[in-house]
Amino acid sequence: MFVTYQNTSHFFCFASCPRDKGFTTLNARPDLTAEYVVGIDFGTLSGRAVVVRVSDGAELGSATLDYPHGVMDTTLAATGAALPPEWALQVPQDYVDVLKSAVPAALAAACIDPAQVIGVGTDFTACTMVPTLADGTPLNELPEYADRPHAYVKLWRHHAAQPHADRINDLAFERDETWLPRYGGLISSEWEFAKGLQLLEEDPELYNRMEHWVEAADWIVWQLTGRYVRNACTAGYKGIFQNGAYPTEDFLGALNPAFAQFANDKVAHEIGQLGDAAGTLSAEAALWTGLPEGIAVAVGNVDAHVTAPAAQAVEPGQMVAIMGTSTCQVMNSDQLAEVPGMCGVVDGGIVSGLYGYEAGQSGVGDIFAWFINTQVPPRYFEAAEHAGQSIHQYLTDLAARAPVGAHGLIALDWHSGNRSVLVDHELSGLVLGTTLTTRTEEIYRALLEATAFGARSIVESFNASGVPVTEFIVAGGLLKNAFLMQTYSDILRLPISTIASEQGPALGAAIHAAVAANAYADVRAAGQAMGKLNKNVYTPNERSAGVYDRLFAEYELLHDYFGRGANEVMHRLKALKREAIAAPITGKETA
Ligand SMILES: Nc1ncnc2c1ncn2[C@@H]1O[C@H](COP(=O)(O)OP(=O)(O)O)[C@@H](O)[C@H]1O
Ligand SMILES: O=C(CO)[C@@H](O)[C@@H](O)COP(=O)(O)O
Repeated sequence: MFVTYQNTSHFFCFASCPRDKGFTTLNARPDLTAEYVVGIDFGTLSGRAVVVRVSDGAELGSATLDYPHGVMDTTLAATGAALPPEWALQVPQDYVDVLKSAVPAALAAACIDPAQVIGVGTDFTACTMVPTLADGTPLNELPEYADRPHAYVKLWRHHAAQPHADRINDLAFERDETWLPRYGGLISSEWEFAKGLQLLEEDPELYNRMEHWVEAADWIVWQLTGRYVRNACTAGYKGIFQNGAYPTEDFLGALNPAFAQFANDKVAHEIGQLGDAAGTLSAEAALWTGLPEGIAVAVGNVDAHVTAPAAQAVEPGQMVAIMGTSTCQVMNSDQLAEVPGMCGVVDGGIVSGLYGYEAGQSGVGDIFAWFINTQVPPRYFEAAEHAGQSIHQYLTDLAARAPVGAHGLIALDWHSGNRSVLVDHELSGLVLGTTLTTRTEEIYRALLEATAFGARSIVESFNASGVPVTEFIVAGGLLKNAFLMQTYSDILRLPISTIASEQGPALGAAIHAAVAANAYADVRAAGQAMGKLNKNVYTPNERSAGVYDRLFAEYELLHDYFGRGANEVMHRLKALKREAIAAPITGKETA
């Protein structure tokens, strides 16, 4: 279990601070009267805990735990059995391990007295689904189901339910379901209902044994408090809860008679509002975390939406892009509109009183990780190590040396499918223009640029739908890549502001904890006091932007050609891949 610490405080550490861990003590006396909150961000690859001062959002200490089982997308760890294409699973115990390790470590790094902590807030990737018994026990923890893939957590980027999403969308369009426009006209295979329908039809025994189909954002709050409370954010964006209702029994039964009661029996449950307390920290969770039993625990939230107040970006037109493994774009508006291909719009989905819009790109950092892990020759890793740089930064610096367009390449950022604006996870990646002299760093740069072109497609969809984007703010792990940020500014032709925190989502969770602990009246007020933003850190370079406009025109042609039906080759390739894997031809067959 690998936990990394960061002591960001300038406080004199008392005996409680484990000097043997190598923490340096600095001559500044701790504020013994201050109140603190803890924010815990459950990302795709790791969980991060941050200790935050209630009065001003100062971050005193943080710690990260990489999930021991990571993302299971090729084999099931418990058995070694191969998983089909497009699967992505996780082990829920990994999330509890974050509570048991990263939280105590963050408290130690902050050198505060845990008794000064008044609340804890969490945020999670979504839609990450946990099938549970009535008491919240995940099905994979039952010995009889440990070898069943459907018993495990389906991570947000589990894309094997695309055929189920297609059926949901076709039927909803045919029946003119009123909720469909709230999702840009298409429900994603990544969301609750497509995944639930896949579970029913591929493992009905598990489906029938399951009592609750729980967002991980709510499951972790359940572990902290002993109470199951659904959060209003995922209920709306991922659970098709609109105007106080889920899709009807009649609609669900038309998909599959056995699915008619899915919303009533497996999904529906008490819904808590963002910033409210879901409950208080249980005695067991207090032992895990080192936090005081009985402190407020905020209703769960999503890693993207929770970040908007942390960036002081909750006003209409301020689009916050949480850029990590994926990118989520979230933005408030006082207008309710249908934005083609958005992920969803929820009244109060980000902060109360405004319509919260979400769009997204399922693959961003994931695409760069795929390239690093499979396409980069060893000499680049050796050179990066010699230069004392991460491979990402080394490749970025190499790529940045060339003028815009010098690589002669264009790429489609669909290696993890397309979440917005096409909502199709049967699409796949593409790099066009390679020659015998194309270099590794040139392809890396084309992939960086492709994700920015994808973001521009989303921004232009909002602008064209009467929900204009007036400011672009970046949070998440990718903001550390300055060249990537400048590229986004050039391609979007917008200034890029950045959240002044390396743990934006965790800071957002901490803000919600402060509201749940009644330190602030609401999330807006808490964000104003505790959030942090660096305005207009990057501004467009006109010369680069002009060349990028020409590349974006090519991107749009490829986007529509491969993504809107002119050529279904990407769908055919994935179908062929599934057939080949299902009935492998080894060449040893007898005539
Ligand atoms: N300097 C970098 N440039 C580009 N991509 C990076 C860089 N550093 C990390 N990444 C990518 O960012 C992703 C991790 O993002 P992060 O926000 O830390 O995690 P999460 O998505 O779990 O919240 C990984 O996919 C990794 O490949
Ligand atoms: O889909 C959402 C939010 O709606 C994200 O949780 C999901 O894309 C995962 O985000 P990360 O890339 O892990 O930060």
